Amino acid sequence: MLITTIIYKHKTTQRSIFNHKFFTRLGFNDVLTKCVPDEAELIEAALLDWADRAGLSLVLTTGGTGFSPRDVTPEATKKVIERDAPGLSIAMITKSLEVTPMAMLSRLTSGIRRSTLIINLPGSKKGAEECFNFALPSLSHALDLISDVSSRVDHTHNSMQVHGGHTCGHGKYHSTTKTIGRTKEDFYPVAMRPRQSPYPLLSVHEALQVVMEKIPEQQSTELRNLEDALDRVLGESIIASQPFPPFPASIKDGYAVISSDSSTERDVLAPVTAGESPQSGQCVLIGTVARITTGAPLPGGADAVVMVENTELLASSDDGTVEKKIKILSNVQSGEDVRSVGSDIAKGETVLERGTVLGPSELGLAASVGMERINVFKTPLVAVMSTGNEVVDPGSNLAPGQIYDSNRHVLLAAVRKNGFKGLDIGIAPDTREKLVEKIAAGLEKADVLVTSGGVSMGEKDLLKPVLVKDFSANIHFGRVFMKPGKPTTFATVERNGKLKLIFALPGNPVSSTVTFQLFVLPALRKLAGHPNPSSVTIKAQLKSRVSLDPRPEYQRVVISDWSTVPPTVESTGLQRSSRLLSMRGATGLAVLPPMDEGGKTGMEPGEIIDLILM
Ligand SMILES: Nc1nc2c(c(=O)[nH]1)N[C@H]1C(S)=C(S)[C@@H](COP(=O)(O)OP(=O)(O)OC[C@H]3O[C@@H](n4cnc5c(N)ncnc54)[C@H](O)[C@@H]3O)O[C@H]1N2
Ligand code: MOO
Ligand SMILES: [Mg+2]
Repeated sequence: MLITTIIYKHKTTQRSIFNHKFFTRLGFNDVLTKCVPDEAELIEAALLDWADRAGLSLVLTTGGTGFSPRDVTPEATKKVIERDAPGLSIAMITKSLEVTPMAMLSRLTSGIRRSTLIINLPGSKKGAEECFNFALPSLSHALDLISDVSSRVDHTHNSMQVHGGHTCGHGKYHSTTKTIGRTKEDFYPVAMRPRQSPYPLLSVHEALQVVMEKIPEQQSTELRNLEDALDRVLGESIIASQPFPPFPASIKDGYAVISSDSSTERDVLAPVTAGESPQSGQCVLIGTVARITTGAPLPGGADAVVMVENTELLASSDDGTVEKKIKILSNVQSGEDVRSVGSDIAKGETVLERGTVLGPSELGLAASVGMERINVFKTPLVAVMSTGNEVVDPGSNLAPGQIYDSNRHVLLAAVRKNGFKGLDIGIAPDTREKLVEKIAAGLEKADVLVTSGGVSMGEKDLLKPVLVKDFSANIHFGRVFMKPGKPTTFATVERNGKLKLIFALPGNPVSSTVTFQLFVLPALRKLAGHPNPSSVTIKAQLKSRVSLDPRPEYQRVVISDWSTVPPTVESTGLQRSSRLLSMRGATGLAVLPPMDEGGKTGMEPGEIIDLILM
């Protein structure tokens, strides 16, 4: 892509920012400059030449935009452009007004001629630089639209779809040569980074909603043996194909009897024990009973069972080993101590609904209706990666400036503890090349990629630009109004025909742990088919006063007293996002409102808060 600057009158401007090196660093592959006298015809001719003959993508003019009679650049520009682009001029003038009221005397004009974007900038070095910076965040997308690069346009639109329509803001410039291994200056020079994050601040609720909406309702299932299905979620309802019990069964050890039989003495027939079927043709008749054990099938003729404790032995065999006659001591009701066919589980009854979490009893139920293998939702594979030049594996010697990587261990353990599969993809230093390599490896295998670090405003915080530029990822949000965890980022990317989720969590150890709990876990649960993927929240009361932060805060607490209603929670101490000790032993996250709500600066002992259980 070629860019042109018409340097009008002021050579100093050219020396400041409009030089070849500056634009090639932004990814433009050539730059032309020209000085034109302040004659409207000459300016118009130069614009036409570069737009129509040379087919340049972007023409910037500097100077000639004020009120003096010789300021004719806007007039020349208006003659050339086919379509007005007033938004660019309005943005530049509005933002300039914050710097100087003189900006109201600016007549900057912007517009499109065929596939060329023409933008007027002021003549002063400072003004031109400032205005160019104001236009910069939208420039890449504007050029994509003008040149109809549909894939990039779609991508940017997707990135903008979250609340407020901000662009990804990293000034994504077209580059024909791939530059690898540099810092954020790959994306834009550090001096030109946005001084405010271009990502809108979403509330935790909004951000969670965005995450959950991206996860399809239907997940794939797989067949598992019962012993491999613990804690999985059932993918298909289980219906009893047989009644249970399949035969009328005794509930007691005793005698199968006819309830209406009033004989005082009964002859004892051959026994029926569990696991046997009654001897063929054996039938209980008036004046007889059959010995029976718990769980054994009731012999024909009998309609009730009398437990052995309610009988008296009247006669036994000559050697005294076999019962011959008994007397029944209790009143007997029909059906007493008998489980009728299907009385525990009827044939055709749904014993387990799709979406049931399979605990021990649920697995037992599946077994009781004869299932050997059952359909369960697949468990997502979660790749976990740390980023940062400073982080090294525990066990290595620390060089100056280095620290041990704790995030990867927390996150992998949290993934596995909650029943999901974790894939350790190690540490990526803060270079574009290494990040691309590791992220690609993670996305290749895993359904979900969780990274920590590199998502805030620093020059080495490369995650967002790498995701956008190298993976065409859609960043759905890049900031959340919460403490800790403000730069939490969520993106999706298509890989091998599947939608992969990317959670780029903040590097501070507490921030990544808390945001994993709030955003990643519910997402993983939904992916694994859980019907209620949200975290469990209960009410609790504060033991001590807490100060409120301007952001809603998720304070780590322990339940110090279960006997109060609701239970009482106590802070785990200093809540700084780097202090992992504040997570030690924490039973939950106390959700504290932001400070400015109702002018409150703190909450008092006994006040009620929501507590997210961990
Ligand atoms: N100018 C601004 N600076 C910062 C902002 C801001 O809004 N404007 N936000 C702050 C907040 S809030 C957070 S949280 C952090 C998030 O930073 P990053 O996600 O970019 O993470 P890093 O810069 O890479 O690291 C931050 C911190 O965490 C340590 N870290 C990183 N990885 C690990 C690991 N695997 N194990 C242990 N510790 C780790 C790292 O050494 C840093 O100390 O940004 C603020 N800045
Ligand atoms: O939000 Mo950051 O996570 O405060 O430290
Ligand atoms: Mg950072």
